[in-house]
Order: sequence, then C-alpha cells, then structure tokens
Amino acid sequence: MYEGLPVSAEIAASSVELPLFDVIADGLTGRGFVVLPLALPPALSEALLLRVTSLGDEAFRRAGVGRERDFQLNRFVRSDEIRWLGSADPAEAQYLAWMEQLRQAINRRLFMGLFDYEAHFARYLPGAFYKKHIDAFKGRSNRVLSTVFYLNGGWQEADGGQLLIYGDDDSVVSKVTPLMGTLVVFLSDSVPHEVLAAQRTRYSIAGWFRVNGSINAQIDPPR
Ligand SMILES: O=C(O)CCC(=O)C(=O)O
Ligand SMILES: [Fe+2]
Repeated sequence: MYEGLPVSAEIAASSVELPLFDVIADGLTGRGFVVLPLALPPALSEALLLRVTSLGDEAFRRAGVGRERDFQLNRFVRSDEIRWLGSADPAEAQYLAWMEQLRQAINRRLFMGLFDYEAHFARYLPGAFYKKHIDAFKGRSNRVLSTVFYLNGGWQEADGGQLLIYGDDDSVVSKVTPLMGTLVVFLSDSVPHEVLAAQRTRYSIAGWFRVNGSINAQIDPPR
C-alpha cells in the first residue's frame, strides 16, 4: 500500500491485463510507435507532477548524450535536465510498477525479451530542446523500447515543446503535444524524433526497456 495516493490509483501486481497493452503492441508492430492520451490513472499522473515539481534545482542534472561527456557539445543537441526515478518515492514506484506490467505484456505479445526498465524525469526550462535523434544504435545499446510520459496540464500549441516523430523519408509523421497523461511508446533504434524548444517549463518521464546481455563487455551504456 502506498501512502498519499487514492486506492484507485494503485497498480496491483495481479491487475487484469489492460486493453491498452493490446493497442500498444499493435502500434509497435504496425508503425513502430504509438501515442496514447490518458494512458495512466489520472491520480498517478497528478502524483508524478507533484513529485517532479517538488524537487529542487539541485535534484536535476544536465542530460548527456550517449557516451559523450562533453557537455559543451551536448548543449547543441539537448538542453533538458534529468533526475532518475527510484522506488523510494511512492509515485515513482507506482510508475515503475505500471511499466513492469507493460514490460510483461509486451513480452507476452511480441516476444521482445525485455529484461528491465530505467526512467528519468526530464525538465525542459523555457528554451530547452532535444534535436532530432534516435535513442539507440542497433547492436550498441541494450535499449530497445522507448517510453515518454508527459506531465503538463493545459499545454497549448504556443507553448512549443512538441515531440516530432519522423518517418523513413524524413517527413514528420506525428506531432505530439506533451499533455498530462499522454504516453508515447516507440522502437528505440528505428524511430527518429525531436523535441521542439519549450516556451514554458515542460515535464516528462523518459524511459527505456532494455534487453539483457553485454555489448563490448559492457552490460549497460552509462547513464
Ligand atoms: O520528451 C520527449 O518528448 C522526448 C525525449 C527524448 O527523446 C529522450 O529523452 O530521448
Ligand atoms: Fe529520445
């Protein structure tokens, strides 16, 4: 039992399979990505927003790119700040529990062999962006499935910060408003995407399901 959240927001370990998981699996098989409004229990989304907004500046650090440690260079690529989720906080724990359900559901449906999941809050202050990229290069990362969950109430077009998803021919196939409750799931190594500059502070949770196994004797890419 988690404190501070209504019982309805709890994700029981034995909860029945959500139809949503079918939608996600079908979307991944079809286009390689899926966008779902109001994917998680609203009370959980609110608790996560409360959590991320209660964290002080010192809780965040500037995000890096891959193995790059050159933060000057990275600033041209991305300018968000991050904080990793853990199970000590009840809202974070519930989010991770929901993702564990999704992990198992995807494995049952698509046999992807997803092994674990890692996720961080991201804070994009006004002006922050993340240039076009993919989250993983085939054979060089354990990350295979990406998730992004948004925590912004009343987000308007003029607030910027949209997620652009690109198709094979470099055209934008989806423009996602980072609105509270929306979840995006996509294949990490084949879906280029970009975050347009936010005009007001934008909160999200980015996460990755990973497969097990070492790459160049390294189990996981460094955080
Ligand atoms: O916040 C988003 O919309 C996407 C973030 C992203 O692409 C990433 O963290 O890799
Ligand atoms: Fe990304």
